Amino acid sequence: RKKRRGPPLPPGPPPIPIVGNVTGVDTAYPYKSYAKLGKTCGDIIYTPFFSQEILVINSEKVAKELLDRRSYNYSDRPRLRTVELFGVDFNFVFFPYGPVWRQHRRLLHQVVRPEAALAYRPMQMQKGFQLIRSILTAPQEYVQHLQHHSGSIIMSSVYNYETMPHNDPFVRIIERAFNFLLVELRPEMSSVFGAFPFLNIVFSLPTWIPGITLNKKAALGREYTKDWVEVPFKYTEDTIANGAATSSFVTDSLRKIEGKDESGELRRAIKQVAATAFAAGAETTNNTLKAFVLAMVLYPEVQERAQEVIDSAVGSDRLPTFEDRSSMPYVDAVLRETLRWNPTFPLGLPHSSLEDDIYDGYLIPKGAMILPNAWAMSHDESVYKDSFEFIPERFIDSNGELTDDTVQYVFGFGRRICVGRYVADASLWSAMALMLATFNFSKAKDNNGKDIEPEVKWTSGVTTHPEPFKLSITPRRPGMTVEMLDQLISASE
Ligand code: HEM
Repeated sequence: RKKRRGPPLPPGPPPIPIVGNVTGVDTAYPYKSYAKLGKTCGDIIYTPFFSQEILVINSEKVAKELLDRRSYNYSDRPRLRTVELFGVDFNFVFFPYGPVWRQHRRLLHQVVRPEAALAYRPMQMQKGFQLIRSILTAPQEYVQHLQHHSGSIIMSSVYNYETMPHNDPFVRIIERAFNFLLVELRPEMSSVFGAFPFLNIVFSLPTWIPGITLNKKAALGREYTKDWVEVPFKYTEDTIANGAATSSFVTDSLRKIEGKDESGELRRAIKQVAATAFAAGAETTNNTLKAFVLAMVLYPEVQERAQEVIDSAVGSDRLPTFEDRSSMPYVDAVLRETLRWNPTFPLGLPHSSLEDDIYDGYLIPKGAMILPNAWAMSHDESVYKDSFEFIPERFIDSNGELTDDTVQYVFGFGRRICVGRYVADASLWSAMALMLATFNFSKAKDNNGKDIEPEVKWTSGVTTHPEPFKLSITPRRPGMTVEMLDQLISASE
């Protein structure tokens, strides 16, 4: 602990004695340990790590108090050294608070704010139809189908590019960069920095990585991320040049700046924002849908109730559409419960304080990394009784209406709150409603016809999702063929 005059720092666990030996913190699921520590330390936990001071906020109330109400002081991000090292510094998720961040965020906000996001709905429905068609054709490949669904919504809205279901060349380029950044570099570091996933990228500590030279890795990383930013963008520019482009974030934004961008700065910003949207939007949506599928397998009574609600609102001649949404609050309750049950960013994304601040008699030091523990908020038993259980009913009030709790904290806080949350909401809702209308997700059976209990394991890291598990996906209508499904789809368009 740094010695300071003035108000005390918030309480926290004993300082870390040896790197890699973080006392009492579960390195795979640190957010659970912080939630537990919160029971003795309170809603704010202070824990320094080398020169980096870290604060974990365990309650929504405190997170709102600081990150929302005092957002002028808490909208910065910690400097993440490897972001630059690996060429990810195009991504405004990591930008410091300031005019360039504001410019990039605005560019995206214009096309994903609530009214503008409505324009994507027909496309989101089409992607949902494609998803259930693919699941019907090859149910055992549901993981790939979900991944394709989430990625293709972003590629379509951002680049006006239609991804191929398998081995799409652009998706391959982006995934290569992603896997490199998230997977390849993680394991070597996670044993050391597991307690704080974000420190993996704060401290690049080259000599810690055995058997590789960081410079080579960094050069490769930069090459991969350059392709990710450049290649899909060039595709859209070419389609504009050929007169073949229709509306998308890149097409519309480039048209707006025609003749007004002598320095090329705006073009570069558009290119970078496009790549950012994919990075931020595809994996998150996909993770949430994987959690939904797991919940449906583990909680058949929830699935049944949601299906009954859909059947009675929609009938049997067509599939649910956004027009049905308000008459099926239970489906929204399932969506909220999925977001709550295991938030895909369990520790949110880190904010950083610009100046010293005092809260509840404690000093919040300048430059501290602030982690809103969304998992702790979503497992606060005083708000969510039996929080480990999947109970959508908790979001339905006594009049059968949705409650006011929109679990917004899973999308973060303040000026940095997820800019894509309205797009995410519609992508999730349409996919969930269509899957519920069409399939039963249930436990796989062994050779004796007995249920196989799914092995439930949530991945560790900055984001979380359930690892693939065995399940059975069967059409709700016996003998459903692709032709029959296509008829239902046409009746719903
Ligand atoms: C289920 C889906 C999603 C979840 C749970 C989610 C969650 C989050 C969270 C927790 C943050 C950090 C907020 C903070 O710093 O307090 C964030 C930031 C962000 N999200 Fe999302 N997100 C989702 C989907 C999307 C989509 C679809 C897009 C794009 C279309 C998107 C774009 C972004 C961007 C650009 C940021 C950075 C904002 C900034 O730093 O100013 N997200 N998201």
